[in-house]
Amino acid sequence: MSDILTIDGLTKRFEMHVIDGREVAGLEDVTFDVRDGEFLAVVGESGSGKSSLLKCIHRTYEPTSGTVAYHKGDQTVDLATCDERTVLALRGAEIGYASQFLHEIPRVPAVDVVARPLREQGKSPETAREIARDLLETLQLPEELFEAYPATFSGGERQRVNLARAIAPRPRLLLLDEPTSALDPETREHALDLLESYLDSGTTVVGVFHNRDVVERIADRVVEMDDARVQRVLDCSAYREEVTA
Ligand SMILES: Nc1ncnc2c1ncn2[C@@H]1O[C@H](COP(=O)(O)OP(=O)(O)OP(=O)(O)O)[C@@H](O)[C@H]1O
Repeated sequence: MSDILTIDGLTKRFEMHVIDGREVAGLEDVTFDVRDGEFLAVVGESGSGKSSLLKCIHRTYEPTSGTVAYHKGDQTVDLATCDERTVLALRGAEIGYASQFLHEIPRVPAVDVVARPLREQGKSPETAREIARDLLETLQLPEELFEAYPATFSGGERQRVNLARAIAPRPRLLLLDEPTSALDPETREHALDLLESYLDSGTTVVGVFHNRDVVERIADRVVEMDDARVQRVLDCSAYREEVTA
């Protein structure tokens, strides 16, 4: 299997002006590969750097140093240093990201929040809305909420809209930060089934999860983080053995 990402020496430090310019380590010298088509789960204690890792790959955060080589065919782009225009083009077409919480767009109904990235891909309004409705239905959002504004939704309802929006354009690389944390067990199962079907069609997922059952169920490999560093990269079988031991 080839790699979609080669992450090497990735470091992110935050300068904290409110504490006399002291630096806080978000990531320190993080190195690992992501294989094409795999589901890679990122686990670790709170504050260990999981979200910072996803944000550096997505370039929401500009890394302090290191490389994030994104491979496609014989082309490679360093997401850590490439220009903004390249980042934006890749985000639109190939790299999706769902943060833990939906930052909803005011006065846009849920179905249009999900349809928007599909419209940006050039799909007609009807097709985009149809795909959006299908996804929201699969994620069991009550149909009467499809045309409502997510601002009034519960945490779990918003999370479904957020996940649907990220996966709708079928990105080649999907970055998910705790995408199922607010879902009840049944809805979570539907969300995981949906993610699995995306994996089958070739999407690579790097996802942060706290829930061990979810990791056991869906991950091919697990990156364990601690104190801004990668401690280990485990195959799912080794992870399962440790969890059940
Ligand atoms: N924008 C920021 N400014 C300053 N410090 C930050 C920022 N983002 C993250 N950090 C710091 O970087 C470290 C790693 O944070 P990060 O959010 O990546 O951890 P995490 O493993 O995702 O935690 P959690 O599981 O609680 O979401 C923490 O010490 C955090 O305070």
